[in-house]
Amino acid sequence: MKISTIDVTAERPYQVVVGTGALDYLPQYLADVKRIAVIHPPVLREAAARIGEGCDAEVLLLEVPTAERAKTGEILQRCWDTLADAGFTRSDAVVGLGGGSTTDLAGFVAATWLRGVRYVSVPTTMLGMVDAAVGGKTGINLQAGKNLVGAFYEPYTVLCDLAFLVDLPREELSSGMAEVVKAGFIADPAILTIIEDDPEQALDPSGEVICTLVKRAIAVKAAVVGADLRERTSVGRDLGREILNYGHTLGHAIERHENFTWRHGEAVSVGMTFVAELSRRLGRLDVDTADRHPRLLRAVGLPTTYPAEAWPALREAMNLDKKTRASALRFVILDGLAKASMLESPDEAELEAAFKALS
Ligand SMILES: NC(=O)c1ccc[n+]([C@@H]2O[C@H](COP(=O)([O-])OP(=O)(O)OC[C@H]3O[C@@H](n4cnc5c(N)ncnc54)[C@H](O)[C@@H]3O)[C@@H](O)[C@H]2O)c1
Ligand SMILES: O=C(O)C(=O)C[C@@H](O)[C@H](O)[C@H](O)COP(=O)(O)O
Ligand SMILES: [Zn+2]
Repeated sequence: MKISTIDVTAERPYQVVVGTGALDYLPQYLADVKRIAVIHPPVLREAAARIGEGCDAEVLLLEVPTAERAKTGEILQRCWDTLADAGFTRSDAVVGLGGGSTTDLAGFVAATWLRGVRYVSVPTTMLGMVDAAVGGKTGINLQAGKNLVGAFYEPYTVLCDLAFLVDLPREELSSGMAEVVKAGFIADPAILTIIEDDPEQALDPSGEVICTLVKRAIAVKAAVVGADLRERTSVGRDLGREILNYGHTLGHAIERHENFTWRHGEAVSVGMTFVAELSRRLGRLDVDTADRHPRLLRAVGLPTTYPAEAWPALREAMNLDKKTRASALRFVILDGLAKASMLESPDEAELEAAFKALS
């Protein structure tokens, strides 16, 4: 399969390499480093052991827990201690090998160790490839909420080897599809048509369609973060990076409410369905586009409903959303396909009614 590259031109330009075999390019990005710390989850132990092949460097394997259990202060501290024991210096590099949870943590380790060492991201999930590994948001969760501690720290390169998708459980492919669908609604509606044409094909990990979807979603993300790496507050119709938070205000609150046991894409799927319904109720979005959300998301195996009783807890959790300014909630909404805008301090009754429509 052909290897493609997508340029990300933010503060320090880098390339995202996409295709089966992309991992073979790793040695060229690490040719001059002395040691490599590979941060990975248990399921990728064998792949991690092969990371140093072709590199003239000592490899330190740093296994971290599965999924969100890696994104904690305790695990972060353990990573720092391991690098300290190994005497890691600025001529060494960190590789994050895994899904978004692992690369969020690994990127933050690289950002903070000696105030910044080289970081190479090797996403191994659909969600990691299309979203988490690109754009330089790194960090961990607190019990109080999602991604509350972190840094903007750009990778040296991102290698998306599609071979990793073949063994990925179907629910994880679906979860990643939530961010692909997000990219479709906010910026590239062709993505939506491609999925609707044949949702099963879209989820085939060795097919051509998934490759097209991965590249299109990365292109959306690269363009957004290239223009606004550090997520300034939106100005008028120019939402900058905040646009990528479509569906995340409620989505992150659900993740916290579920004690970080839900997959990120599943929570974002409910969050997008909610905000589409809110946009429709406010007369901002047409019924067809609003209804297209749950239809499409369900077609790729994602949830779009949530119990009504959870509203008070979710409403409170949303206060800590990073888009909140003073006590005003702010939601990325749609005025139409690929026409996002920022809704500030929406009417509480409308919010609750939109949420209750999901139950
Ligand atoms: N930094 C960003 O811009 C950004 C963007 C989107 C999401 N995120 C974050 O990403 C995280 C979600 O990432 P995710 O969906 O990749 O989840 P994840 O990292 O938890 O991985 C999902 C599961 O797949 C397993 N896994 C990983 N690669 C595998 C493979 N090739 N084969 C089999 N199993 C594999 C993992 O061990 C885990 O159990 C969330 O914490 C979310 O907040 C960050
Ligand atoms: O890259 C971004 O910016 C995003 O908002 C992408 C989201 O998909 C992602 O989940 C991100 O981690 C959310 O960031 P947060 O700043 O709301 O925690
Ligand atoms: Zn997300």
